[in-house]
Amino acid sequence: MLSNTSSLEPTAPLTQQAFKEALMAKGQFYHLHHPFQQAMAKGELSRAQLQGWVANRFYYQLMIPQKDAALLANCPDAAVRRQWVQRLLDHDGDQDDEGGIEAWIALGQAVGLTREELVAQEHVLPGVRFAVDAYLNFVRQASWEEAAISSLTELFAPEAHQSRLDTWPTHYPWIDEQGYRYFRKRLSEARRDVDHGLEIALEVCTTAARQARSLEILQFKLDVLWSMLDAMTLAYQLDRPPYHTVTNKRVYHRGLGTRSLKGALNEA
Ligand SMILES: O=C(O)c1cc(C(=O)O)c2c(n1)C(=O)C(=O)c1cc(C(=O)O)[nH]c1-2
Repeated sequence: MLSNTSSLEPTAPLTQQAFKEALMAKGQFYHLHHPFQQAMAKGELSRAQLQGWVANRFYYQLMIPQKDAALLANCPDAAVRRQWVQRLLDHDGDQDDEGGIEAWIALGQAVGLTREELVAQEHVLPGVRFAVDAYLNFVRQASWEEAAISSLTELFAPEAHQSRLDTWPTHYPWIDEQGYRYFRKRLSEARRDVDHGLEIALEVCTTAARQARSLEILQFKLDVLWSMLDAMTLAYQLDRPPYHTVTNKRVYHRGLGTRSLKGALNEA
């Protein structure tokens, strides 16, 4: 029954300040609070578990610039593109900067992985791949504004990077100092990115419906990050990697992206 007409009246939007606070409140679900990252910060991870995290997170690092390129492709506003393109360079590098992907490889080497095994993606668990791909596919299909909002988990990332810089040298003294380049680099980059991302969110989300949608998008992104760590927990903490009942070999696929398809076709 639609007798209660008040339910048909549009809800008033939150003020900009209240909306910003609602976005910030989502920080309670950030992956910093996942048991895997909590164990990491307490120094409870073994070398193999830490290597597993670095190797799996590398897939996220690889997809971030592809995700940003997809956003750029969907954005008709040159002024936004001019600012956003910096994110691509942050990860891919340019003449003056090695870039985040290269810095993450240095982190991998600092924890005892080789460049080759990182690049081959041989450790990337299917659950991690699916979660990261869901993010990339969302951005490909969403409007550029929605895509920008999905990057807002970065609001909470500097705390995660800082926590690693603060706790790892004490707990994991065997990690080479060169490994910390990535986290240091991201501290300032992430702060700049969220200023821009927030600016877009506040400008676009002027109705209650848009604000509600944004909070859903942010939750989706939090789910991506949390699910990645769930997959790592199963594999590295609970010793239940995929197919563990059948084999102790890594039989899972290495990604069915177009690049590997082209590679396979070229070989034929
Ligand atoms: O280590 C972390 O906890 C963490 C989290 C996130 C995030 O919240 O998505 C990013 C990063 N790091 C990061 O380094 C990074 O470059 C980055 C880009 C993005 C994005 O969604 O565009 N998130 C993140």
